[in-house]
Amino acid sequence: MTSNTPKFEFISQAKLPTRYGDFTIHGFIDHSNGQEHVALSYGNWDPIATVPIRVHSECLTGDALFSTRCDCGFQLERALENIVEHGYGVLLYLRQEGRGIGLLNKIRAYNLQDQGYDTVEANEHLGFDADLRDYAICKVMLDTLYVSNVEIMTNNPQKIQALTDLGVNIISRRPIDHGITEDNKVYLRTKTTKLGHKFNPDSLK
Ligand SMILES: Nc1nc2c(ncn2[C@@H]2O[C@H](COP(=O)(O)OP(=O)(O)OP(=O)(O)O)[C@@H](O)[C@H]2O)c(=O)[nH]1
Ligand SMILES: [Zn+2]
Repeated sequence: MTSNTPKFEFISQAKLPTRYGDFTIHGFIDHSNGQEHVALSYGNWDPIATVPIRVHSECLTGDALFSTRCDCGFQLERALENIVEHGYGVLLYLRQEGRGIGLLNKIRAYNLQDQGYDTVEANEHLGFDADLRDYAICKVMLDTLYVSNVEIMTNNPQKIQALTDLGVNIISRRPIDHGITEDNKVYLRTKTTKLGHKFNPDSLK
């Protein structure tokens, strides 16, 4: 990376038909660490429109391997459905597995959770903060796609704060509390009490 190379760069885009609808996939690179991230866009919008977006952090186990230990796969599906139902929207898929600690450390953290630690304690026991994610590339992705105003699908106020600090204009929040299972209730309760996520407590009883 030379001093003139931008930290984040758009590389290419292509059609991506999916089970939910016909999206376009846009590939980006973070030159500071070589990480590759993607955005999926659906439909067309005016640059001043409020565009529904989901900022989704990679979860191999939930997104691709059908795990019910977390709610990620359910949220991913619901976000794509919501976007198609709305007629346009964007999914930013960030490759920050395990809230930024990586896949193998997430498996270590799951191992500790199998022994009784909660999701935050497990991270701390491994020497990590509870959440190491960085959302900086989101602003570049949204600018590249001519998205200036967003409705964000999330239950996580910290994500909203981080995006706001980056200059993303968040007009509204749409809750995305789908995918509560007997396997993930305790995890979701911990996210509510320790990480500030907004879940209806009745749904987690
Ligand atoms: N370290 C760690 N990461 C986890 C664990 N369970 C899920 N993850 C990761 O957490 C990330 C998703 O974060 P969540 O806290 O579920 O949700 P969020 O993206 O902050 O908030 P929402 O927008 O409301 O979904 C993904 O990268 C998952 O791989 C866990 O027990 N430990
Ligand atoms: Zn997950």
